Amino acid sequence: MLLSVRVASRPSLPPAAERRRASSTRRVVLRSVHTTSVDGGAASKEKKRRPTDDYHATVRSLNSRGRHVPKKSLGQHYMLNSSINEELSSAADVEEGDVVLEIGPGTGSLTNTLLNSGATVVAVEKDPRMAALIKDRFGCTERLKLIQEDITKCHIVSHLGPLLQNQTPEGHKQKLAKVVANIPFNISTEVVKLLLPMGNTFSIVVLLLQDEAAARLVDASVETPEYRSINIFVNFYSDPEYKLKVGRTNFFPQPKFDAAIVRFELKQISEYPPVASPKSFFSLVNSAFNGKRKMLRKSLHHLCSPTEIESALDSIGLPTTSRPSELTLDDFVRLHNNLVKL
Ligand SMILES: C[S@@+](CC[C@H](N)C(=O)[O-])C[C@H]1O[C@@H](n2cnc3c(N)ncnc32)[C@H](O)[C@@H]1O
Repeated sequence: MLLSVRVASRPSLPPAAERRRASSTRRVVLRSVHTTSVDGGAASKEKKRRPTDDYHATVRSLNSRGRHVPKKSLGQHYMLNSSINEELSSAADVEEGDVVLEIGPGTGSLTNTLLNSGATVVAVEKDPRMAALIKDRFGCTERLKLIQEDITKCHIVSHLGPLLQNQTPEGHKQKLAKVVANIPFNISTEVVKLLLPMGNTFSIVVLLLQDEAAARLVDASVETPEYRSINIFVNFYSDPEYKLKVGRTNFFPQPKFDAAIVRFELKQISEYPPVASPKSFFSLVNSAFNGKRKMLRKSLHHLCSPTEIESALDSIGLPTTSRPSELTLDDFVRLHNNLVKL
């Protein structure tokens, strides 16, 4: 079932009277979160749970240090509804002692929820103004590591590695981190491609994505117009699940599209489909989908001769006239493995 949580729309930073009206028209489903204690020595110092952010807190944050006009180029649509932050956190089963990567903390409303859940948060923020805001807000919090960087250029593992080692009792298998983030829509494909192959670092990735893109990533299946190479990629590296639709009125400023929470449970390397090299596998898949309507014997002719492709298709029980949109992940794996034997 899809749930939509709605709040009144806000085209721009509103005057106080309008803000009051907005908050009274909001329909908010609040869940209780139990968190208090934190890691090791820091625990006793940080027992207090911070109040969750609401519409007012977000607008107040943006107005602090002068007015922060949200930047379109950075996809800055801030969350106004703390219940959505709770949904994001619980979709990743965040619990005390977890190490969580948050991409784009912005005003810190989701950061706050994650810290309240007892997690240690590594927050990567590209905008120096928002990084400064986070520093002001959580300055003395030991469980927050703020990195002012572009996530697409960030060496994530070097920041998370030492924290994961600290969280893992000696003699135990190293605990994996999680990702929970409300990311800019314009970098979502890049972020998905960056994170999903990181099954040796992350166990669960929960992202707030544009709703249509979320549905395409999770639901697109063979022989539908939405079926693309990214679906093969997503299913190769993870088990994706569409969790919850989030109406656009939950953000400030309001984006043009609704959003959705998607959970990706990452596969461990040993669980990947058996291909000799993921690089050569995805090179084949991408070439196949570049000529989406073409038969594979044509679109893959730069890799093998049409006769070799026809015979590989035939030997795995597929018609020699197959097109990429007719092949499942498993079919592509068998086709690839058959062709690399040649
Ligand atoms: C959609 S807003 C979400 C803000 C906040 N997490 C919230 O839920 O209100 C996206 C955030 O990502 C930051 N951002 C944009 N591009 C980024 C990048 N390449 N790397 C890291 N942060 C980025 C923006 O500055 C902004 O703070």
